[in-house]
This record gives sequence, C-alpha cells and structure tokens, in this order.
Amino acid sequence: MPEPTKKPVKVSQLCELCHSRKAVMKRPKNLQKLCKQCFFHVFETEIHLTIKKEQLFHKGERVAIGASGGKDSTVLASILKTLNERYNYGLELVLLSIDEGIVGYRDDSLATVKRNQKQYEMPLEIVSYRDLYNWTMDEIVACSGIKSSCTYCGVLRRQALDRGALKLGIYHVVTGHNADDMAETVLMNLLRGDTARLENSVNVTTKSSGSPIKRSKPFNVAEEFGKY
Ligand SMILES: Nc1ncnc2c1ncn2[C@@H]1O[C@H](COP(=O)(O)OP(=O)(O)OP(=O)(O)O)[C@@H](O)[C@H]1O
Repeated sequence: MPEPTKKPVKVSQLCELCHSRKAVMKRPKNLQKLCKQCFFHVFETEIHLTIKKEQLFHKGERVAIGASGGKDSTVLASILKTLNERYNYGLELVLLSIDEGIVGYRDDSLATVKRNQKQYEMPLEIVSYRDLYNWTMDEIVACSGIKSSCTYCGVLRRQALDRGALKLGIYHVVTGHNADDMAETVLMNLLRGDTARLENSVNVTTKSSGSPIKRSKPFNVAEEFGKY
C-alpha cells in the first residue's frame, strides 16, 4: 500500500515565532498564532520577566505555593519549578493546600495536589479548616446558608494560608490568581467604591497590615508584556 502523503502545512497555519511548526492556538491577548513549544517558551519568559521586574524573590527564600489542585495553581507550581531550575533562583518551594472540608469538591482536588507533589518533587503541607477553626465549610454552610458561603470561605482561606505558611516557618505565599481574577477584583472594588482596596488589587505583591506574610500573584500581570 502506498505511504499516505502528509499534507503540507499552509504558511498561514504556521507558528508566527518559529515559522516551522503548526500553530495550535491564537493568543487572545495579541492574536499571535503559536505552536505548543513556542507558547510554553513565551509564557514562561513572561512570568520570569514579571518575577525579575517585581523582584519577587531572593536567593535561598522559602516560598509556599497555594495549591488548590486547580489549573492555575498547578501551572504555577510547574512554572516556578522550571524557572527556579532554569534561572537558578535558589528557592525552596513547598506546596501548601487548604482543605476547607467540602465533600465531593476539595477531597477530589487534594488528590490532584498529591499527584503534583510526586510529579514536581515538592514537600506538601495540608491544613484543614477543621484543625484551624474546628468547623468544616460544609458545617458552616449548614448553619449560615449558602448565600454568604463564598465570603466566609474566602476570608477563612486567606487566613488559613497565612497560618499554614507560619506553621512551616515560611513568610511568602504565592497564588495562581490571574489577570481574569484581577479584573474581577477591580470591578468588585469599583462597584463597592472601595478605593483603598482598588489600588491593592492590581499589585503583584501585597501584605495585610499586621501580617508578617507577603503574598504574590506572579500571573497577575502576565498579560502586560507584548509580543516577542
Ligand atoms: N484550597 C486552597 N488551598 C491552597 N491554595 C488555594 C486554595 N484555593 C485557592 N487557592 C489559591 O488561590 C488561587 C485562586 O483561587 P481561586 O479559588 O480563585 O481558583 P482558580 O482561579 O480557579 O485557581 P485554581 O485553578 O488554581 O484553583 C489559586 O490559584 C491558589 O493558588
């Protein structure tokens, strides 16, 4: 049987960076068509530039990655491991997960975090609402109703991340909040007329008054860098 002939890739379908591989995506921010390898390279470089520009880390620093098991924090763990090795940041990275006690939701995603722990060879610390507050999120919802559950959960989780980090003797927590999350926070603070929080919501690094913990969101401004 004759070998099936490979269809030549049209020039318009080629990656606009390497001009050799087939483009598999069009970046929404600049409509650039990229292949998988070039997208990884460009995205990792953007995060590295953010880290350098904002001077997020110092050599030898111990950093806790807020690991929810979702896509953003999983990508964050993977990228920080890659960049730490590639650019010799000298960071000690630890995965920190908060188990809010939401049956059928967090227990599933914790399984993903445990897989990440093995894959990225990072220590993992799991801190639960039950241990910290003696309440699970399911119990809080059963008492106070579902309406305000996100408010309670957000506040408790922020505090739990701080307490989990302190337990490990770590003073820097990074999270996978991205540009969409930032836009959401800006809109929320605008509608509330909360000018004090408005300024903070676009910063890559924040610190609550009275807390020794620094918080950073390396994906917050990834969209600011232009074409490569
Ligand atoms: N249970 C948790 N334990 C540790 N960190 C968390 C937890 N939930 C959220 N975070 C941190 O806060 C970030 C933003 O959380 P959010 O709930 O908005 O989820 P998201 O934007 O879907 O992110 P992800 O895809 O990582 O879950 C996450 O990327 C993660 O770094």
